[in-house]
Amino acid sequence: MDHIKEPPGGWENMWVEGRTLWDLGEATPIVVHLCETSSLPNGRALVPGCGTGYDVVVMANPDRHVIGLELSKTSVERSMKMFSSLPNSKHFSFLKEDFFTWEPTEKFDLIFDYNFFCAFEPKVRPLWAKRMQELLNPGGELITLMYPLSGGTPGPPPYRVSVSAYEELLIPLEFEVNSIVDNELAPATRKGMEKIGRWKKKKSV
Ligand SMILES: C[S@@+](CC[C@H](N)C(=O)[O-])C[C@H]1O[C@@H](n2cnc3c(N)ncnc32)[C@H](O)[C@@H]1O
Repeated sequence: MDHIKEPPGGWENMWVEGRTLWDLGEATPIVVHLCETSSLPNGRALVPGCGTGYDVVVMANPDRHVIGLELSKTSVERSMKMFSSLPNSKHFSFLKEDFFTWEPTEKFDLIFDYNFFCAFEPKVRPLWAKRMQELLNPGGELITLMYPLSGGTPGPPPYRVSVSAYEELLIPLEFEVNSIVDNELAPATRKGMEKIGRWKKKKSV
């Protein structure tokens, strides 16, 4: 979307130039743990701003089809090249789409956000929340790995986040909090700066 500010040079250039310092180079440990303990909803899952998409791949199985959404064409092509021959590849796909304008044919049972909310200026956050509400099925779950709760910068990305910022956006939009806890499995450089929030979109209002 034209009025949403991108980081200097734009996201596509960051991928072209390999300026992707946020990339862990592997699936996010807490996501691996949630998969291994069967703690995620099945059905249709979405990872907006998925980057390389390690989390997309680890979450995908015969009971859960995962879509990794990316604005960057370079990132999507790279992910398809990296992962398309994996045994579970028919259970995930990477799409080059803008989260803020994309109109999928079906809604989702699970949306996972890591390093995406913090990628936008605070004034964009109400639009982020509206899209989450629109894209989830009633009873669906939004998982927000909230980062950076401290440190970070006032801008450019990552923009610092707070639990209350999420609550103020999501609670008026039919979401209820299932849990908000420290991420004990945060990567070493992000320890103490992350919480995992699990939000349910109410079945009816
Ligand atoms: C900070 S990175 C995080 C990537 C990934 N979630 C991770 O943690 O490794 C944010 C990503 O969102 C993508 N992005 C930015 N705006 C987007 C939009 N409107 N729709 C889809 N993806 C977007 C960028 O290209 C970038 O790869």
